[in-house]
Amino acid sequence: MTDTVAAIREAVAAAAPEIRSGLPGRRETAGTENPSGERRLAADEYADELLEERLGRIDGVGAYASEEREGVVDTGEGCAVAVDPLDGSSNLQPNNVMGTIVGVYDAELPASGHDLVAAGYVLYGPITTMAFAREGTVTEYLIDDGESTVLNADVTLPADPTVYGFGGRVPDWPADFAGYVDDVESELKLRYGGAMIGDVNQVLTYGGVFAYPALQSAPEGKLRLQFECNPVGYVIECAGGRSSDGTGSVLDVDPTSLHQRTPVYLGNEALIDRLEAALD
Ligand SMILES: O=P(O)(O)OC[C@H]1O[C@](O)(COP(=O)(O)O)[C@@H](O)[C@@H]1O
Ligand SMILES: [Mg+2]
Ligand SMILES: [Mg+2]
Repeated sequence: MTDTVAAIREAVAAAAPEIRSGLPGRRETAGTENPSGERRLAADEYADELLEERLGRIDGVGAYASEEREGVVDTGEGCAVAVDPLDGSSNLQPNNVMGTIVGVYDAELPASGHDLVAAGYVLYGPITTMAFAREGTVTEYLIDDGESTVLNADVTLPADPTVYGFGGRVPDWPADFAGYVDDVESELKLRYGGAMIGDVNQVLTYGGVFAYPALQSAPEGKLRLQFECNPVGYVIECAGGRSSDGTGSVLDVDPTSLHQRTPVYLGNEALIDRLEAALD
């Protein structure tokens, strides 16, 4: 498993510059919808196909699933990888940040967050970086010129948090969540860019809280458990923070279907504790 996890990390890092360089010509819609009913861009399809090919051929990877396809692809014997090939792809038109998320589950999908053996993400910002968590440690890499270089071998959330970013329209926030926002916005600075990975990486860097909350119109929120919430929750927990679905760790959420959504709250422990108390 150790070698398989290393091979998965290396394959995602190796695919990142290709995904990035494939973006300029793929900003138009593909004319299709993903299983969550969202419009796909040509770039979403491109990144999904590239990652299926690269991850599916690794010895020890037995299943590939992604936000962009209905079912699980059988790729042999071994662990299951669940991928959000391009996170925040609506940021491609305005040329803003995006990411790629990967979760490595030692179980059949849909799986519990407790079945994750590793998870990580690539951030396509002004530079390309990767955060990868395994065995309780998060490592940050710079991906440049086809090479991964370790920037920080033990990433932890800063103790003194400074930023927050919350998704969903403000009038759609439930009253208890809106009350929590009133509370934290007097202490923290708003940083919201509309790509989970960009917003979460600010929290990982500066400390704070990210949420895509339960909405009045969508009690399950927007983000997907297998492809987004579990893997990113795992990274944040390995970095010393907390994840929550509003009641407890997002890793505790019962997996019921591949594309299920869940509210998600991520960040410094004290801020998530306060959030859960506010939602009680
Ligand atoms: O546009 P909104 O409602 O703020 O939603 C933004 C959220 O949706 C997402 O873009 C969904 O991810 P995808 O782009 O992978 O579908 C998240 O990255 C982000 O946190
Ligand atoms: Mg996403
Ligand atoms: Mg996506």
